[in-house]
Amino acid sequence: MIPLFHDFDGATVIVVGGGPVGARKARRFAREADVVVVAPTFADADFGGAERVRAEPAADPEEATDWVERTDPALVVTATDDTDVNEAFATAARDAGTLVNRADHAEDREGPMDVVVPATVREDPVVAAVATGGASPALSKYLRERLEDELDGAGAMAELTADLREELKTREIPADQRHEALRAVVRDPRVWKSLRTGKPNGRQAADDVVGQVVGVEWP
Ligand SMILES: C[C@@]1(CC(=O)O)c2cc3[nH]c(cc4nc(cc5[nH]c(cc(n2)[C@H]1CCC(=O)O)[C@@](C)(CC(=O)O)[C@@H]5CCC(=O)O)C(CC(=O)O)=C4CCC(=O)O)c(CCC(=O)O)c3CC(=O)O
Ligand SMILES: NC(=O)C1=CN([C@@H]2O[C@H](COP(=O)(O)OP(=O)(O)OC[C@H]3O[C@@H](n4cnc5c(N)ncnc54)[C@H](O)[C@@H]3O)[C@@H](O)[C@H]2O)C=CC1
Repeated sequence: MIPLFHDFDGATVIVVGGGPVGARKARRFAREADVVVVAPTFADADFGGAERVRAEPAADPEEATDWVERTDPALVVTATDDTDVNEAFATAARDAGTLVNRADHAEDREGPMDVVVPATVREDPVVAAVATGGASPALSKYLRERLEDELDGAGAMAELTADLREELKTREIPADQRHEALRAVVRDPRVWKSLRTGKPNGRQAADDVVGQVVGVEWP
């Protein structure tokens, strides 16, 4: 499988099933999308502010198609405990050319519209995702926990180097020197240490590195 990043801003996501798994998926997508959770009963869980629709669709592709046509989602997540219902929604979504996430199913994906939700570490704007091709979700979760420490400060590093990148372009520093300077900053232990401890001198440490590479007074 090849990871891609989707922007769900302004899109609708349907989650079928209101158990703990449906709630986890709803929380996940509600940070960007308008999420609709369809189920006859809802677990006492956080659904991330998603809209809950109390209904019990039958295991019938036509009924599932009605739901998909009415809500026009970018993604359908199947998370009921009834395989036939999940199957009906997966079929309806595929027929509509919509992405499907089978939460109840780890094998036999049916082409590129069948997507897996990875374990995710977010240090905005940095995002890291781990998956195991469905083999071991518990391992994805464990590796995600380990990556959380590793990525500490990465969001601030992304912002700092985005600013430097713009400034290096504005100052018309030649592209090879600009690239070298940015590579040096993202590898510099002093810059990382400042960003991780929240000290304000991260920018100063980065400026020292850039100055050494570009050989002019910086900034
Ligand atoms: C295929 C996939 C489809 C999808 O949902 O996209 C899928 C399917 C299934 N998961 C099952 C079980 C568990 N899932 C978790 C946890 C997570 N599962 C997630 C993703 C995925 N799960 C996709 C593959 C990802 C990959 O490739 O690794 C994560 C990463 C993302 C998320 O869901 O948000 C999230 C961790 C988030 C985090 O914390 O970072 C735990 C751990 C726990 O609960 O502590 C367990 C119990 C332990 C175990 O089984 O490993 C079962 C069996 C159900 C049963 O036995 O009844 C199925 C169905 C089957 O296997 O048939
Ligand atoms: N992807 C993942 O990370 C995981 C996936 N699973 C799978 O996900 C499924 C759901 O897990 P849980 O939330 O723990 O199950 P659960 O049994 O707690 O919840 C099932 C939900 O589906 C709803 N439901 C039942 N029939 C329905 C219908 N016709 N239409 C709409 N909703 C309906 C129920 O009302 C309930 O809200 C499990 O069957 C399992 O296969 C389980 C654990 C982790």
